[in-house]
Amino acid sequence: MTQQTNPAPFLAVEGLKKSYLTHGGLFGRPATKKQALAGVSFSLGPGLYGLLGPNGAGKSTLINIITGSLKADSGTVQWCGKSARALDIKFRRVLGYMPQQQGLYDSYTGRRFLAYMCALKEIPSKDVPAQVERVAEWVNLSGELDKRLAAYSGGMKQRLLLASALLGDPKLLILDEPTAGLDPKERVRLRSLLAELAKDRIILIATHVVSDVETVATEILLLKNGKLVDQAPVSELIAAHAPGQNLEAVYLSVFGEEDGK
Ligand SMILES: Nc1ncnc2c1ncn2[C@@H]1O[C@H](COP(=O)(O)OP(=O)(O)OP(=O)(O)O)[C@@H](O)[C@H]1O
Repeated sequence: MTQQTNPAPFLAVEGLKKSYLTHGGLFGRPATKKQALAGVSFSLGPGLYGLLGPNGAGKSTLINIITGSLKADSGTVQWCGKSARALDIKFRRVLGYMPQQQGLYDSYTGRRFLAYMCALKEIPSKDVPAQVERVAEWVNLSGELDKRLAAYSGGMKQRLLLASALLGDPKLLILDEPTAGLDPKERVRLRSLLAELAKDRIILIATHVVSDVETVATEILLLKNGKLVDQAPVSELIAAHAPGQNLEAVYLSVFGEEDGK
């Protein structure tokens, strides 16, 4: 009999397409469609990945489809060889997601907020106190957990949202602009934490801030007008698109003044 082992985390996206109806055909005018994703395919193993693209490139659409909050017109998302949709709650348990913006209840303390998020993630109540302490330690908020969120700075709120995404030890972590509002010291700290966490999980970071991913990314995915134009380690992208320069120069060379909106 073959022995069962835990497979390495593996995310495969195949042929994702998504269009939005932009005008509703009012007064007999035909509805127009905006294609946000035009057939996107890639696969990711353990590591840290930067998803770079200008405004309107399709990053949020792609993330929303992977996290299951938006349905693709066609294409598939697979986790370790199985359809994410079919896995349903099993997939949601391996997924940690930090959205760009999220309302926080100012009257909650950090501890209460994280306990509430544990309940939403159906983490058994006996595990909640230890989970809360662990993720708070990761983001350097252990000493602030009993303060009300009204007293948190923007950077502390951002770190709390990251802590919340880390509850349940997800093997797939998706972060949308995670360093927004962080000061330079916090950015550096977050970068090294994510690099450490990426050793045995997949971390996908959508960002405009090239320096957030330049030194720590396993690979960068470049998204332009709903199409994946390249996926490669930083050094290969530099060699291909901006020899002798840096990732910022790659970004400018590939996207120029592009704004897909
Ligand atoms: N709900 C919607 N209805 C109509 N069009 C939409 C909708 N959401 C996104 N779009 C359009 O789809 C395209 C991709 O948008 P998306 O938000 O995925 O890009 P993005 O790369 O995340 O941009 P940003 O960096 O500004 O967040 C854009 O042209 C956008 O205007």
